[in-house]
Amino acid sequence: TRSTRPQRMLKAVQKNAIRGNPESVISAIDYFCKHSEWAMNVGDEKGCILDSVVTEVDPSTVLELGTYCGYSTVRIARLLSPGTKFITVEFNPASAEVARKIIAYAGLQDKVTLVEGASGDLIPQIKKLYGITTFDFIFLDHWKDRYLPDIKLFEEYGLLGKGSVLLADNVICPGTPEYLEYVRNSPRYESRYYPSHLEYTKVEDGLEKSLFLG
Ligand SMILES: O=C(NC/C=C/[C@H]1O[C@@H](n2ccc(=O)cc2)[C@H](O)[C@@H]1O)c1cc([N+](=O)[O-])cc(O)c1O
Ligand SMILES: [Mg+2]
Repeated sequence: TRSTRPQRMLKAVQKNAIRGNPESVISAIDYFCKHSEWAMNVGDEKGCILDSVVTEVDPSTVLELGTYCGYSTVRIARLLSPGTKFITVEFNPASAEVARKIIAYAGLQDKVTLVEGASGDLIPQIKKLYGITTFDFIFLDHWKDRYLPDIKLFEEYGLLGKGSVLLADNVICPGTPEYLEYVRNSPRYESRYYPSHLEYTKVEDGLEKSLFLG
């Protein structure tokens, strides 16, 4: 049967990247998406903004919702200090399998815990399962209608501390209007929009960074 896009992306990484070299894995995926097949990775332009926020926060605990093929997982993991706890959540088993292989190809498998399941099911259990009290940095890049319910779960289960930073992809395209309205109007967050473009295109998109004030 025909391969899937994630499988073809993995093949491109195995063919064009250097094992153990995260930068080459990132470049190989971006090249594949620009010259072979578009895919919904955060991409190089928004990826640089992601890098700068991760570097600025220098988190001890990280959560990513929406691993997909592991592109942003590799971008984040390559910047983390040793001992950082990094959990990434993927719902689709086939995507999770590709992501595990891409993360391992980059040599970052020891820095990342990939959990298969739905964010709504997992968030209430994170403290118990992974011994995490609060997350310093959260990257939201999963189903866009889950951003708002999930940030409310973070609040409900006490997973945010004063200074926690949430970074949300696609707040313009495909768009997350209810989430934006919430973080921009809630007195509990200080939000800032980083204008950019939809990965590998000229379409407007951007990232919203929200600081939890406690
Ligand atoms: O739809 C988009 N992203 C949805 C991502 C979904 C991913 O999150 C996982 N997940 C993990 C945990 C869950 O609880 C639910 C899903 C899903 O299994 C999938 O791997 C999207 C679309 C465009 N676009 O241009 O159309 C551009 C983007 O940058 C996007 O991120
Ligand atoms: Mg996205």
